[in-house]
Amino acid sequence: MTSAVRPRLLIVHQMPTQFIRALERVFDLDYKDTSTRFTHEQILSRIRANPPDAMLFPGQTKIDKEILATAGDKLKMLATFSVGFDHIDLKECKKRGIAIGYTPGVLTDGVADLAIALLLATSRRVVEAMKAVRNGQWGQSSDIMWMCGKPLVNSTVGIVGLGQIGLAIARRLQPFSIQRILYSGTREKQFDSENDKRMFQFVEFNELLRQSDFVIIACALNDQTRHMFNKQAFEQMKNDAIVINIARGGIINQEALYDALKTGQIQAAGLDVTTPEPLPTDHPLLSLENCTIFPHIGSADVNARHQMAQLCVDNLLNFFSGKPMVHELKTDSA
Ligand SMILES: O=C(O)C(=O)CO
Repeated sequence: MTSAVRPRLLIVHQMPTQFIRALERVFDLDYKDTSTRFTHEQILSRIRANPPDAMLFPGQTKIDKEILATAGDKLKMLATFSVGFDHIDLKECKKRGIAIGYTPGVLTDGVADLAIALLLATSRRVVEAMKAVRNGQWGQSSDIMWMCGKPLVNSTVGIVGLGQIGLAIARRLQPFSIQRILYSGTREKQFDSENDKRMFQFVEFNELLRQSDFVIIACALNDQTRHMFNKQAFEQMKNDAIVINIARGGIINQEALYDALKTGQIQAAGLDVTTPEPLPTDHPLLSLENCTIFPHIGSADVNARHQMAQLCVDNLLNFFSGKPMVHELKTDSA
């Protein structure tokens, strides 16, 4: 550090001690070791009380104009504990010259594993089956089709957004003997192996909807993808299609999803992400047996979270010692 004054770092979530120790060697920390989530108002008042030079926060913390204006010119850097960045007002950061560090790569496997867990839980009705055990329904039905789900074998899987995470999901699905993978997105990928060339097919979004048995949403949320899954989209899907969302809640219009699930327009949905998060416990989607909802636990595996924390620490330390961050988010396109 060139200056004797230690930069002030506001940390908005709880982290394992070793990461806090690494940060407090360099930063003057504003950190509360509590698992209680801070509200927007509480974050604002912490900023007012002690304007930070940098902030470290999870993907659930909205970094909007109000937060940035309250922090003012002192704020130089944001370290988000996430690969997604739709919670940050990028335009405002660009205007204010605030640098942003984020955590791509290290949570790919964790999110892809979770996508498979969610897909199987949804298609094989795992949550409903567990409920049946608990409430004494096990053994009550003589129907040989009781608790039957939809098989993956020979199915067509559509992946919306074949980035790192989408591809990791696709790789995990191949051993389930699926027939082919359709994908849509901004550009076609080049595959080297003959096997991949046969397996992967780049198609228009509407074509993907029409042909897929399982549709997995793995794209970023932006102006092009917001509410991409609306009434018209669900109407194009097969009636026994299953949609899985591990990306961002805003990509789905939830009213349209509710209608599609209620009326049998599609068979089922599995969501790791919703709008809002957390989803209120009286939300209509929670009343549907054919909607499996997880509390945004995509990256919640110990390795992923530790590596994300380490990346945040490294991004912060590098930035404040004048080195390039390990992963800096470019705000040029904002
Ligand atoms: O890091 C993120 O952006 C996530 O949503 C992980 O699930």
